[in-house]
Amino acid sequence: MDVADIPAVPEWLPDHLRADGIESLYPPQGQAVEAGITEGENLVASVPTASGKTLVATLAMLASVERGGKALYIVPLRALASEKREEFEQFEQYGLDVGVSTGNYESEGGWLATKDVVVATSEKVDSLVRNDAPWLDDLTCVVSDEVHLVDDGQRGPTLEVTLAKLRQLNPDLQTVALSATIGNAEALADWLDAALVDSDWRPIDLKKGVHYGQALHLEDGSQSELPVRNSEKPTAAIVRDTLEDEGSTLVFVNSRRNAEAAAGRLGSTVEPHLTADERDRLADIAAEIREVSDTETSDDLADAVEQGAAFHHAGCASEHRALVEEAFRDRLVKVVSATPTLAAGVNTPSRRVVVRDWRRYDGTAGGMQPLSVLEVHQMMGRAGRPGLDPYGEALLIANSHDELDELFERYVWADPEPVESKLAAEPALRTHILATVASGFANSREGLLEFLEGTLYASQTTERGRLERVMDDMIEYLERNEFMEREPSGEGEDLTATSLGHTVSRLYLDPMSAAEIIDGLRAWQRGDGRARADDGASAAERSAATDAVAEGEEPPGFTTASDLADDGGGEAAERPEPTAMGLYHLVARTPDMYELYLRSGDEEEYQMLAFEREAEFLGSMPSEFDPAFEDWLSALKTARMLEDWASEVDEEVVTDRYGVGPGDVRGKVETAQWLLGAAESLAGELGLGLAPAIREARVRAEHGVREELTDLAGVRSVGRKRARRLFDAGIENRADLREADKSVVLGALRGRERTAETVLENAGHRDPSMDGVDPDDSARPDENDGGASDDGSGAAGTEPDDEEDQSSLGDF
Ligand SMILES: Nc1ncnc2c1ncn2[C@@H]1O[C@H](COP(=O)(O)OP(=O)(O)OP(=O)(O)O)[C@@H](O)[C@H]1O
Repeated sequence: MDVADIPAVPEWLPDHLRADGIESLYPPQGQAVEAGITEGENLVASVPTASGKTLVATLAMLASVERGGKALYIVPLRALASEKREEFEQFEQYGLDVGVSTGNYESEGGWLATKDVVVATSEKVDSLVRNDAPWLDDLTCVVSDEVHLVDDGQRGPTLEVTLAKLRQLNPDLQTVALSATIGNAEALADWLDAALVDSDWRPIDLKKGVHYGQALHLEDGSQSELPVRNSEKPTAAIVRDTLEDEGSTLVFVNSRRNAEAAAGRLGSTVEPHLTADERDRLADIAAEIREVSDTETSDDLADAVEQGAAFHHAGCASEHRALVEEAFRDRLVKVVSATPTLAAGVNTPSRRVVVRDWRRYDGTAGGMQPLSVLEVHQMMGRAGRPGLDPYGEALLIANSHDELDELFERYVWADPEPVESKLAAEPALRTHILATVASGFANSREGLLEFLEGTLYASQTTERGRLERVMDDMIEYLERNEFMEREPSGEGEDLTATSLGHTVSRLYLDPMSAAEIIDGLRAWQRGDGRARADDGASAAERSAATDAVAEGEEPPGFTTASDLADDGGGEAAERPEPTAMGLYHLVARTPDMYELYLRSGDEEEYQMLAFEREAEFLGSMPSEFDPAFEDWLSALKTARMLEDWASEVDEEVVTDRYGVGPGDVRGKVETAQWLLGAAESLAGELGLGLAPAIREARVRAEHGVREELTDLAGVRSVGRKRARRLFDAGIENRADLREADKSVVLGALRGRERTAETVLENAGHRDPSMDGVDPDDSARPDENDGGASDDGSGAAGTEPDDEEDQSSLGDF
């Protein structure tokens, strides 16, 4: 279809597309238009990676806006939100107003009301729904990118419920869902009452195959020589072979450590092929990478980049990842070894893709498990750069003839698995039932069932009873914890969220996290911790008592309104404040925080620490024989990492001590900040009087500094290192800074004129992080790529960070 023939789109669009090199639509795009995508029809497009899905969505959104409507584009990762915003900004010249909402600064995002197109993660949209953002009623088109992720056990239910809610809010809403090629695209189309474009068309041929011995075996039955030299690994041989043809290679491996090791090794394969000019440009990029942070990860990455190789994983800082992606697109970096995060949508095509590891460690399944066909096909789909390569090649590597056969059967010739809803799981339902009742989508048990009828789960299941059973268990759990009330009414049961339940829902907490936090705060308020610590009872005795309670009628986390009322008593003033460590531990043990793993030898170390610092913990410590003890110790490890960070321990020492990347530190800090903000709100709502101590711990974690430095570090563009330098130069707080002599500031900031000016200017502004948390601020970091909330794109498009701010991110 010629671009001039697309109906109902703005009249400037055909010329704009032509200027971009798009004269006619790709076949699946043409089918989407024929299915009425520009005329408000629902559509599911199940199309291979890099086959122009974004343009399908763009056509739907532009046509919808042209009719006076407003569109929402839901992405699975924050990093993708920034990428999509950049893509849509090209239309701002025609008056289209684009906003991105991923960050933690808005509540119901009132500023988004005037935007034509809003890009947001599914968690953010869920929280906007919970906060009753009025502009959601004006939506006319919603796009769900990578909708096959409804299959994800962790985050899928949020996307599923959010789409169901948006569609209930506005029954005329056009729904466009973009999916990878999956086994059951028609099930998604049925669920969304949508037409289906199910195609395996690609703009560039993709040849899949397996390397074995000295040859490539491709799916069309052809074989070509690809010799592996003595002492060379097959991956290096493939990279070398691709380079000789001036192509680049993307290598998928199964762990961060493997990604780093592979980049280090492959650098020596690439280096001899670089030109002098490339070496110079790579050296500049390496210098930028070193600037980002003072860590081993940063140095290792810079070393690899100097040789034309790089790694890319969720433990890298967002700035690192962005630099690597750009250098790879510019064809300066010739090989990137990546964990599967990179396959999840970021646009980095390459001539060849090597899926080196097709198994991944999975603790719950007890060892190495094969990747899904869908995942492997997504990675393979990155092969072939439109306009640059004649075709793409995607290869697995076999070490034996049997493995060669197995890989063909398992991946090359296999169809992707069907996508299945994961909604009927306790954590998902506990959270979404409360949110659904609190935000008025249902007010009875029957209403909830009806709402759940609109989900993919209901359209897929043959076992209706299961959802109902889990739902009833969760209603009971929420009632027991005083988040919800139920009352018989006629044949059924009315459900209402309590005031506490409303708060928990708006704060975006898993109700179980809220119960854990409330319980810990109450225990502290009652003096449980110290009483135990003072009474000389052994840890084993205390744990036995805890076990007895746990085995009784009331589960841990049980909180009644009368208990809470008792806690508001006047004795609070005599009680010591909880320590930052105690509070970090409290939030680290909630299900909303991914804990750090205990490595061998850690258990003993943290057990010692637990006993040494026992008086600081909020709530009881499980016995050493309790299976929950190990989790409790993992939370202690996370808490100590946060404590180190908030005590200005050097970043390099922190990453080294806990065996994590700088991105992980940042992810944990953001999650802790969010959970402590929530704890502060809960303490306030329950009259527990602990809010100031929680706020202090939060602000210290946020800025990574001692208490004396929080005021200074809270000044925009100052950050951790600069706060310390200013403090050492005698400027102790914001007031001092406002009065300070510019030459002193300049001296402390090592003569950086622009930085000093920006810092002085910012000293006059209010510091939002010192304010109490607005209960409406429900934003949470999106732990959405394997625990990495480190893409740094928070609030992109809302408050564009200036250059100075960017550089202060280097503190992470
Ligand atoms: N009809 C077309 N003609 C020529 N180029 C096109 C056409 N449609 C899209 N493209 C180009 O193809 C490239 C890949 O498209 P796009 O990124 O939209 O694919 P995608 O399917 O959304 O990828 P992903 O699987 O990563 O989400 C882009 O550079 C885009 O500009």
